[in-house]
This record gives sequence, structure tokens and C-alpha cells, in this order.
Amino acid sequence: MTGKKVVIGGNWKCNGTKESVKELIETLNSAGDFPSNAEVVVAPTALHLGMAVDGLRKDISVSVQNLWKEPKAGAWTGELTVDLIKDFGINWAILGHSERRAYCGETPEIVGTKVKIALEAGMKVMACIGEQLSDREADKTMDVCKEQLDPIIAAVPSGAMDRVVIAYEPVWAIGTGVTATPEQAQETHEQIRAYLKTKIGEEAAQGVRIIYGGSVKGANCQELIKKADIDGFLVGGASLKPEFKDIIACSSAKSKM
Ligand SMILES: O=C(CO)COP(=O)(O)O
Repeated sequence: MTGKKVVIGGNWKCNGTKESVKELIETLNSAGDFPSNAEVVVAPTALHLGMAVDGLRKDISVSVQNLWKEPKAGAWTGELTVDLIKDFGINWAILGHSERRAYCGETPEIVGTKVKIALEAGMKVMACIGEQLSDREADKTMDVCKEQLDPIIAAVPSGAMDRVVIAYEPVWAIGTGVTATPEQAQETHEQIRAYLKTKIGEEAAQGVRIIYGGSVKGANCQELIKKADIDGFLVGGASLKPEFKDIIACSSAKSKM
């Protein structure tokens, strides 16, 4: 049995109405006890953060989906700085999501800067990495992951690695219904952990939670979570549905390993 908690993240992306978010909060609040080894985090849109912070049961943490690359509030129209986020009682950030890399011009260096800002402010981070289909086909999966990982690892202040979760999300599996097979996901997670070992040492690398994202559902989470280097999930579409409860529940399989 590993001592690590299983991270189950729900990335709501740019979805939700006041009504649907209210319903989702009620569904999660009435979901019964979660496995004791599950760490559940949901990331609503910026507009719905307040509803989630006020409305969700206290064993569900709330995350932002992004934050600004400067630490202090000020003249940054349209942005959220880490001091405002923390003031709201929010301690988690998803950073470097592939959609932000692809559509908002976030380079590996910008992601590194944001990781540093969040960690220096005491927050926990789900730092996302992952290759495109063309990278995988060209056998470049780990080259891309390393390029994205390097600035993230370099950004971690001393002693803060336990607040970093690496979310491996192959872009070809996001929102497509095509999940990486448990074997494919395990293979890359294992390679990511091996690379982390070369950077931060064996013990620290073993402690890092590496979670998988890309078309995770109630129907496939059981097989994925059994894999040795899969320490949880970052869920998109299915996190907006009642089946998110089933994905949380599968954490218990890890406590038996
Ligand atoms: O991008 C994701 C989570 O951050 C995954 O999204 P889907 O679960 O909808 O494929």
C-alpha cells in the first residue's frame, strides 16, 4: 500500500450555468463518504469559484484553472493574481493545461513562472504536460514531456515538491473519447517518474503524484487506477456528470495495492 493520497481532479473548463453548477455542487455534497485516501479537487470557471467555495462540502477542495504570471494584484485587466485567489480561500491551481498552451500562447517558460508563483504563495499545483498525436507517432512523447517538465521542476522552491502533482494528459486523448490504454498511460507515467528521479532523486520522485487525464470515465477508471504509477486523474467532461462520484470511489482500489 502506498502512503500517497490519490488525487481526483475535476476540470470543469469553460462550462456551467448558475443552475447546472448548483446541481453539480448538490450532487457532490450528497455523494456519501469518499475513500479516505482520495484527495478531491474541482476547478470551476472563474465565475463559479465563489459558488464552489461557499457551497461545496469541506472535503472537496477548489482550484483555479489558471493564474496570472505576476504575483500581486494590480493593473492586469481580465486576470486573477495569486494573492486574490488565496484571499478567496483557494489553495489549488491547474497550470499549463494543453488548452492554455495551444490557445493562449502559454510557453513552457510561462508555465514554469506560474508554477513558481503558486508554490511560493503556498498553493498546491496540478502541472499539466502531454504530447500531441503527431509527437507520439514520431516517437517523441518523452521529448515533449521533458521539455514541458524541465521549467516546472526548475520552478519548484526547496521543500515544495510535495505540493506538485504532475498531470499527464496526452492531447490526443482529451475530449476525444479515446483514452490512453492503461498500458500506454502506465508506460509514460513510469518514464516520467524515471526522468523525475534523475532530476530530484529517487525518494522525492517516488513521492510525486502523477495523475492521468484524457477521456477518463466511470467505465475506465478502475483499470487505469490499478497501474503502479497512476496516482489519480484529472477529469474533464465526466467531472460535470454524476459519474464523477464513481471516479472518486475508484481511489479505494489504490489503498489495497
Ligand atoms: O483535459 C482534461 C482534463 O484537464 C481531460 O478532458 P476530458 O476528460 O474531457 O478528456
